[in-house]
Amino acid sequence: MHTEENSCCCSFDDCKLTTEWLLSRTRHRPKIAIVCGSGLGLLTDSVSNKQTFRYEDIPNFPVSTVPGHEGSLVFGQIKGKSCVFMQGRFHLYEGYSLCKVTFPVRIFKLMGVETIAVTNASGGLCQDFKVGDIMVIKDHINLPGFAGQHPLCGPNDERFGIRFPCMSDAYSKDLRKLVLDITAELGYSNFVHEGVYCMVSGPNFETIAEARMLHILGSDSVGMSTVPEVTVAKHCGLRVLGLSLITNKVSLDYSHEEKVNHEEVLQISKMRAEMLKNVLVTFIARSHQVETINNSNCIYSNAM
Ligand SMILES: O=P(O)(O)O[C@H]1O[C@H](CO)[C@@H](O)[C@H]1O
Ligand SMILES: Nc1nc2[nH]cnc2c(=O)[nH]1
Repeated sequence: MHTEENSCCCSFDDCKLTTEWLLSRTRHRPKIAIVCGSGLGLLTDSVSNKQTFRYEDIPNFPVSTVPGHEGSLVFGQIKGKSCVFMQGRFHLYEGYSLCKVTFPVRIFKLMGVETIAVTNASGGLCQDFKVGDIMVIKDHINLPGFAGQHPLCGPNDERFGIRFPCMSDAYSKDLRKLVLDITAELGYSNFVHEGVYCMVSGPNFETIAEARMLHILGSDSVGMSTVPEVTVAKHCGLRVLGLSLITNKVSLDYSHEEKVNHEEVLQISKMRAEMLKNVLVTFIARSHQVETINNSNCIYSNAM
C-alpha cells in the first residue's frame, strides 16, 4: 500500500543530490544513456575517454547483485558523442522497489540525457525467432504493473512528469526506423525483428502454461526488466529505443526437453554482444539524425 511516508525512497531531492555528485566529478555531459542487459556489459568496449564509477560509490545508487551485471556507470565517448552506460541494471526480483530500479533513469534526465537505449536478454515466444536474434522493441506489456507493481505508483512529482502519461508511443518510431535502417546496412536484417516485450517479475523462468498465456496475449518475448525503466523514461520525456537479444526459446510444449538457465542466457549474450555493439555504435553516431522531441512532460528538461 502506498502512503506519503513509504511510497518513494527516491525523492526529487535524492535524485538532485546524486546528479550533482556525478556532475561535479565528471566532465562528460552525455545526451545518450545505454542500459546494458544481462551479459551485455561488453557493449562499453568501444567507449573512449572512459570514466567509471562503481555503483556502491555513488550516493543513493543501488548495487548490482545479479551475475552478468557488473555494477558500474561508465561515461565516455563513442564516435565523438558523449554517452553514459549502465553496466548492469537493477531488477524487481533482487528486492529493490521499482523506484530504486528506475532511479538511474531520472538521474540521466537531470544530467541532460535526451535519449535512452535499453537492452536486455529475453526468451523468445514468437515461433519465428531464433536464439541470437535481435528484437527491436515496438511495444511492451507491463504485467507487474497490472498488479500494482508500477514505478509511477504513489504521489506524482510533477517536476518529473505528469500524473497520467501516455504509453502508446513509449518506443520512438523514428529511433526504431533508424535502427532498422542500420541493421539492414550492416547486413543483419535476417535476424532482426520488431516485436512486443512482456515483463514478468521473475526470478523463475516461465512454466509452460504461463508461456502459452503470454504468447496468446501478444508477447513476442519475455524478460524480467526494461519495462519499469522505459515507463519512467517516457514519463520524464526521454526518447526510448529498446533492443532485446533473444537468448533462448521459451518452451510452449510439454514435450520440449530443454531447460533454460541463467548461464545459457549469459553465454548467448556474450556471443552476440559484438553484433549488438556494432548496431549501438552506429546508432549513437547517427541518433542526431532523428530530431529531439520537444513535448517533454518533465519541467526539468535541461541539465541542472
Ligand atoms: O533483462 P536482463 O537484465 O537483460 O536480464 C534477463 O536475464 C535474467 C535471466 O537470465 C533476468 O534478469 C532477465 O530479465
Ligand atoms: N522471464 C524470462 N526472462 C528471460 N531472460 C532471458 N531469457 C528469459 C526467459 O526465457 N524468461
